[in-house]
Amino acid sequence: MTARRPARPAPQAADGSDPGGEKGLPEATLARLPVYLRALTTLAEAETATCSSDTLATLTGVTGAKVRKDLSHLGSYGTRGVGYDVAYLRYQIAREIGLTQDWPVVVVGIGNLGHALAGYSGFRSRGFRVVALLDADPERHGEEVAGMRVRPFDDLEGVVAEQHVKIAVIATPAPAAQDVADRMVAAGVSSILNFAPAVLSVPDGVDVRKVDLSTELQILAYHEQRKAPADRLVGPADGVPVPGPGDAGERAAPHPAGAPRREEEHA
Ligand SMILES: NC(=O)c1ccc[n+]([C@@H]2O[C@H](COP(=O)([O-])OP(=O)(O)OC[C@H]3O[C@@H](n4cnc5c(N)ncnc54)[C@H](O)[C@@H]3O)[C@@H](O)[C@H]2O)c1
Repeated sequence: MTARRPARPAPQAADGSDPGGEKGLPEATLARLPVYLRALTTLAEAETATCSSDTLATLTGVTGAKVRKDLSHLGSYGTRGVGYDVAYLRYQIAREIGLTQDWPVVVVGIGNLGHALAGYSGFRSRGFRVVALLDADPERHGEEVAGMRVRPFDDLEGVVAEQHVKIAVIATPAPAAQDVADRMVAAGVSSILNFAPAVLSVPDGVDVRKVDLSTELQILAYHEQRKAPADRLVGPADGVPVPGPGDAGERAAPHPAGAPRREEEHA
């Protein structure tokens, strides 16, 4: 086990902040490169040789100005009247985000999510090769998932050393995530994709990206709420505190007087 040490909070926000600024590209640009790459792959599959920044903007939902600015960070400016060479731009982006090399990846926690991740073909097609599925539960050991046997978590150090693993995925319950991260880091992993709803502490030099689908849904809910006409505004989810006059935030009654009800409850 690694000793717990004072650690900086991990740069794990996917919010466009720039924790990796010293490494070159702005983080927000970096986050959009895979989106451009996907659009360019679609264009290449349709045998489109060149594309304008506006086409790329339409395909990715980004403004044309932002596309041009992002690509200028790669030294790619396109040709006036012609646009960008699709094949070359794909190569440039793939090289920039390290996809021209093969990345061995370990997944830890082979429950519901781990099964889905292990079977996700998009990893391999983007240069990520899952080399081991590890779990602490002996009942899972030996189970075949996506053509691989689930192995004991204690194999972590051996796998990381043998396969030169730098990137690992945590899909364990939240209470286990910090210990799993500590073991990964001690073994030599320096990038962690964390699906567990836990904030990880890691030493300098280790990057953590946190994936949280609930947060993404909450952001969509916020935008939906702003789109909705006033008469369709929904009430709070059950259990969400509703502060009232002289009330610092008690648990909400299911339908406080005057509060709009949720749409589905009219059905
Ligand atoms: N980020 C997201 O959007 C998202 C979506 C779904 C689930 N999750 C999270 O992903 C995690 C996994 O969810 P799930 O539904 O697959 O859970 P699960 O209970 O089905 O699977 C968890 C697995 O982790 C293993 N495990 C527990 N402690 C371990 C340890 N110390 N070392 C190695 N393996 C260990 C368990 O044996 C189990 O197989 C949870 O934290 C959940 O909250 C996140």
